[in-house]
Order: sequence, then C-alpha cells, then structure tokens
Amino acid sequence: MTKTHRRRSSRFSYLPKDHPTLLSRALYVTQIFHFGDFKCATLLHEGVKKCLPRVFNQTYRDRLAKFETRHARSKGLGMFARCGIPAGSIILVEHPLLIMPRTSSATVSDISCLLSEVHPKERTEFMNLANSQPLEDPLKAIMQTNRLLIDLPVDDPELAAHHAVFLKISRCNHSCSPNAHWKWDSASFTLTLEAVRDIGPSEEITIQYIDSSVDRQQRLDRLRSWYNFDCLCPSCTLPRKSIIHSDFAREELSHLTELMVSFEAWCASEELSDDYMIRMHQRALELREAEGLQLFESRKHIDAIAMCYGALGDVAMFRYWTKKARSLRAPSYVGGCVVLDQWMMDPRRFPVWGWRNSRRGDVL
Ligand SMILES: C[S@@+](CC[C@H](N)C(=O)[O-])C[C@H]1O[C@@H](n2cnc3c(N)ncnc32)[C@H](O)[C@@H]1O
Repeated sequence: MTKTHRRRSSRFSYLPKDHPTLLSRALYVTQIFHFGDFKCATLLHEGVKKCLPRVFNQTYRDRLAKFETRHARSKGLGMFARCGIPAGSIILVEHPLLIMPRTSSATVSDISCLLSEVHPKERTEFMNLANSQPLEDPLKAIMQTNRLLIDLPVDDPELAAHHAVFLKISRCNHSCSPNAHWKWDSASFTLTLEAVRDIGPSEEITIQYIDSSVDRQQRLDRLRSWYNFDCLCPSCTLPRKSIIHSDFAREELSHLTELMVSFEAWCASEELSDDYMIRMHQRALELREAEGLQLFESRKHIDAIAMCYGALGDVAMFRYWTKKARSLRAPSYVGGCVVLDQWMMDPRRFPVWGWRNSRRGDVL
C-alpha cells in the first residue's frame, strides 16, 4: 500500500498540525509492507521506492526463543541467552517496524504518521522502548535511542542511508567487547543477529553501537555524545591497570590494520616475506580474542590466512585454516560450506591456488 501526504492519517499524532514534515514534500511517500500479520511502515523517497518490490514473498517469525528480555542492572532491560549459543549461530531474525530516511529533516510528525500505520500492539511496544535522549518529544527520543543505520538498495549513497527501528533487537545493550553482531539484508527486509563467539546460558547478549577498536576514553566520549549514556560494559569497568593493557592492545590492532596490504599486492611482492600477511592476521586474531572483539573481523582474518596458505600452495595449512573458516559459518550458509568442503578435499580447486608462487614479481 502506498500513500502520499494528502492521505495522511491523523489517528496518532502528538504534534501541532503545522509542523513541517518530509511527507509534505512530494518526493516522499509512505509504504506499508506486510509480513504475515506484522506491518512495517516506511517513509521512502520516490527514487528508493522504485527500487523495492511491492511485496516480499517470505515472512520471518522468530520462534527460536534463544533469548529472553530481562533487567540488566543499571542498563535497563537487556537480552539474555536462554541456552548456550555457539559462535556463528543465528540468535534472531526480525523485520523492522519503522524505516525512515537518514536525512536530518525527518521530523516527529513523520514518525507519528508512520506509527499510525502499524498495529496498536506494536505501536505500544515502540512507545515502551528505552528513551535515553534529553529531547522534549518522546517519539524523537525513542527513535534516536533505538534506531539502527541500514542501507536500502539504491545506487545513490545519500538516498540509500536509512534509520530503522526493530522491536526485539532494541533491547540489546552495547558492549565494547560484544558477543553478537547484526546484519541487514534488504532483499528479505530482515535483520539477523548472530553470535560472534560462544555465548553461555544466561549470559547477556550484546552488540556494539560504535566502533569499539579505539581506547576506552574515546569510546566513552562517543557513547556519551552520540547515545547519551556512560558505558557500563565489562571492558569499560575493568580495573585501571587492565584498562591500560586493553588500550595498548586496541591501539596495536589499529596499527596492524594500517600495515596490512591487499592480498593481490602481497602475492606480487618480492619485498614482503611469505609469512608477512599470515603473521599480521594471526596477531590481529590474538588481539581480537583477548579483547573480545571477534565480530566478523575474526572470520575475515581466518579467511585471509587460509587464502595466503592457498596462494603459497601449502596443502596441510590451507586445509587447517579452511576448516576453521568453515566452522565459523552459520549452518544456513549451505552453498558456501559446500564450496569450502570441495576446496578442503581438493585444494587445487581453490581459485587462487599457488598464486604467490606464480605471480611474485608481477607489476600490478
Ligand atoms: C537500544 S537501548 C538498549 C535496551 C535498553 N537497555 C532497554 O532497557 O530497552 C539503548 C539504551 O540502553 C542503555 N545501555 C545500552 N548499553 C549500555 C551500556 N553498555 N552501559 C550503560 N547503558 C547501556 C542506554 O540507556 C542506552 O541508551
């Protein structure tokens, strides 16, 4: 269902009627997507709307019940594992309730209009979400506290960037050593939350709201100025001596990232040693594990090490690291796992097998 501003609903509005809205500009329309009995209300630029299907075929209903929502001390509510969740498993798949352009001109009236389109139960759930912003209007404050940044599939990056609010993941607190990571898929209009390391029964499930690879002071400053809270995660509440150690480790991690070169450049380089990239990625893995910063980057380091051994034509080490890479893939990643299995059986089928040996000295 697509609506223009002329057909705006006034069933749910907190605002003076003359408040300027994006909807009052002809280029923006509201569109409601139905996922079974769940409604997702979106405010879309015409250019974005054209790129989206009118309906999505699949509906995801989360019946996995791998987590529960309960009090997380001074952090308010939080998500907690009901059972052990192995690294790489899916914790939650969820459709958004609201989607709005990231542009700063989206207003309280725009939020109010979208909320008038969703089911009353979900509207109430939205109104009960956390609000930690010192803003006068609760709608804007709730939106700012809980929104995630997603991209919709359009070429123009300005138009692609949107804010979305999801009811379940909104209860997930931040940690500077998070044990879960979310990703957005615009083809299915879903967010998937995955464990990045093993999560124990009753352990709190956390994500990162900011890039946590910087030192503690920078993290605290960013969380305070962007999200208006003082971080109480395990990494920020360590004793002083351990914080100094952790700050050094995160600084080394950033430095390593700067020293890394592309796979192609390493294959062609005569100056860099055979184990240059492997040592870098192994050290980065060690630091990530010590700091609880596995995220998807750990998987990237493991993939990169497997690729390096493949490029060196080292059968045993290639198999060892490819097996590790495979163990971190979600079981749902069927196609990818089949390919990894084929490479382990016959490493010569790996597309860049022996590349470094044959390309060393190539001019890129
Ligand atoms: C998206 S909500 C997360 C769920 C929220 N705790 C609730 O009760 O619904 C974000 C808010 O939770 C709190 N929060 C999240 N992570 C925190 C942390 N590491 N330390 C302190 N407060 C945190 C802050 O108040 C923040 O604005």
